[in-house]
Amino acid sequence: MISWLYQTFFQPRKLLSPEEMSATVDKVNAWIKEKPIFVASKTYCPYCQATLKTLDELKADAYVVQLNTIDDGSDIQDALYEITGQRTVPNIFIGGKHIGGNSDLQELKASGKLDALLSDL
Ligand SMILES: N[C@@H](CCC(=O)N[C@@H](CS)C(=O)NCC(=O)O)C(=O)O
Repeated sequence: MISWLYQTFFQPRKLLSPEEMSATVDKVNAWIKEKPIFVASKTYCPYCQATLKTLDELKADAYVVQLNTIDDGSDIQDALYEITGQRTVPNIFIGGKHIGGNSDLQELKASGKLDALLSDL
């Protein structure tokens, strides 16, 4: 139990070498470029759930990476910070353009600009 608690909450993360970090940034940039809609998410995050619900309602097919379910999720989050200056999730890209987080997506929806962005895909 003590060992599980330590490994889950306190085990220090292995930091990436500059080369590994650069490879992760390249991987994330490829998703941004190649996926019409890319969302970095976490399964327990209510803002992420709101974003995915909105995209689903608009029948917008997103490539979703759930960072908390994969081994390199923290590295991808670091790469996203390097690329966008944003560390929080959801981190949303549409048509290669950085949208921001859920509040940014909801503002775009409310202003009618989200439909235009999606129809350009
Ligand atoms: N205003 C942001 C709030 C996003 C936010 O606070 N997300 C939390 C998760 S629910 C987060 O990223 N926390 C830092 C982390 O998980 O590393 C939005 O609308 O997207």
